[in-house]
Amino acid sequence: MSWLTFFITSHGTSHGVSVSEILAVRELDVDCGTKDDGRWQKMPQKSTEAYPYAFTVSYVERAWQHRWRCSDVTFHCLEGALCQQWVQTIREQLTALTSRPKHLLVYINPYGGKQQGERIYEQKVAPLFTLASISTHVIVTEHANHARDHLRTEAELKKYDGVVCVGGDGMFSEMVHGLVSRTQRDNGVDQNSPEEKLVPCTLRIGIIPAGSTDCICYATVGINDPVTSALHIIVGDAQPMDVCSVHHNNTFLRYSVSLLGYGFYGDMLADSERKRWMGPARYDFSGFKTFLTHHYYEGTVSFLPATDILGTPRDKTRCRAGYVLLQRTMGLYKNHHHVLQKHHPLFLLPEYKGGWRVIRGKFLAINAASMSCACPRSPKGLSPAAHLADGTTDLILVRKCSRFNFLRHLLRHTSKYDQFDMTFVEVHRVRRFRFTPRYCQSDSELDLRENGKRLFSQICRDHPACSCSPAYSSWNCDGEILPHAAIEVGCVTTPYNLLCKYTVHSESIQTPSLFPHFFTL
Ligand SMILES: CCCCCCCCCCCCC/C=C/[C@@H](O)[C@H](COP(=O)(O)O)NC(=O)CCCCC
Ligand SMILES: Nc1ncnc2c1ncn2[C@@H]1O[C@H](COP(=O)(O)OP(=O)(O)O)[C@@H](O)[C@H]1O
Ligand SMILES: [Ca+2]
Repeated sequence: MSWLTFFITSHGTSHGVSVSEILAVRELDVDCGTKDDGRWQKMPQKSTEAYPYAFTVSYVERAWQHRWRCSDVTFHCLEGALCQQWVQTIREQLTALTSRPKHLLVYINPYGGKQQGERIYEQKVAPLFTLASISTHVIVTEHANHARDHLRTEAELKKYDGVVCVGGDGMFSEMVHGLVSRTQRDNGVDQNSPEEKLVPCTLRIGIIPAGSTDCICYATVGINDPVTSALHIIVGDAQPMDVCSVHHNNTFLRYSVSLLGYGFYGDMLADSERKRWMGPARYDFSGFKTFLTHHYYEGTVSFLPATDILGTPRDKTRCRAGYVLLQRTMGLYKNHHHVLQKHHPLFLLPEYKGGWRVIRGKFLAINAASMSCACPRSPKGLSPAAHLADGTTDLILVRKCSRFNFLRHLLRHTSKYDQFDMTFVEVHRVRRFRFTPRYCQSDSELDLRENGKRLFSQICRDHPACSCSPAYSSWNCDGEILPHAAIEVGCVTTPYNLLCKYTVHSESIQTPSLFPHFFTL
């Protein structure tokens, strides 16, 4: 029934409104206009006389570049009973849409991006939730990891149909960690074991973009626009996504859903954290500075290629918002058949025929993109053909090259040219990988890094290869710094169902998609 479409005549024109995209319906007092939203609309005299009864439907209208907007259309009737019947029927249809959230727990990071999270929520999102009769409990975080810890220990999750993150990738990552950790603890799963299968989490996470990069939102929804995201949440969209788990010496470190980057993106992030006062512009400053330092890192990358899939990172196809509305489109994955039938482990069991491959070298960057990582700076992203929920990550190795060539590679992320079509760049679609730096990281060095310090002089003295390049970078894990250089990452999938979006395996889960971007699309 959610696809039932109403064609009604309004002022002589015909409108088709899919029930699944109706946000609200309200009756109008035609004589006086509507008081519902505080604004009075004077109806044209002619139609008022001819049709004394009317109701207004608020619905989703597709705008430019993946944006969604809320529009109103008013329908006029001759009879009051008929008008009420329409309103009642539409309300019943809306109530029957079980994938729509009714109660949401919202966390706002007032500190992320341009520090506009609270304003964005109050002005752009809350009025839409109210219109759609969604009740909310809003928590403005007071410190880093507030949302993670609240979700992990205190939140009464049974009361909610979903949680909403107002912030950037770091805030989203906090919430994924809170929800996933709680689910594993409740089910007795040991996160430290890379081989342990994660138990799916039943709650979805919606993202309202209010951060600096908003890559998770952009890559899933197609745009970083708070109104679009709010509307996806309201209509109950869901998008599974891969979640990689990162371990070090059999100790769980973190989950990652977008970028795991060593070298360029790790160094850039570490430098930019010290310049948070600059807002999102810190990434431009630190990016430029990191580009000039041109550090490379020696080590060994081992990976297990995803041999059971047909797609490759060099495909010209894109997997992102607007293309996959899994939950609402019914026919699970109907619109995503290229992934489903060809790549999805539900339909094709993984087989690791090729075995592990090992590559040693000097790298300017080692990036693992579990999704395209598209963002406003790079609308096609780090790995444009990466899939959102196929249980793989695209491993991009950028070997030591000249500054000029590295700049060409970076600039290609912002143009139509292929960033992988360069002799010093290779890309592999993998299920698992490991990185081991050439020089062993001592515990004391790790402790210092964990406390945010970096002794360059000592690192350089201990590093026989050169006098200016440090031996280790750190990992950029969805915008959070991981000081451990040696890591083990996994992307193995297990079947999941419509409501439980994670899969996991030793190293990767498919996360909740959430509302709207929810894992948005
Ligand atoms: C000289 C022109 C260079 C252009 C390079 C463009 C390459 C862009 C690739 C972008 C990849 C973005 C991956 C996303 C990472 C985010 O998770 C992370 C944290 O986001 P947030 O919490 O919202 O701040 N952001 C970053 O690590 C910054 C990446 C900035 C890239 C310039
Ligand atoms: N109230 C708060 N005060 C300080 N830091 C916070 C607060 N709430 C969340 N954080 C942290 O802020 C960091 C950045 O958040 P995020 O929303 O990703 O913004 P940005 O995109 O600008 O990095 C995250 O690491 C998160 O843990
Ligand atoms: Ca993927």
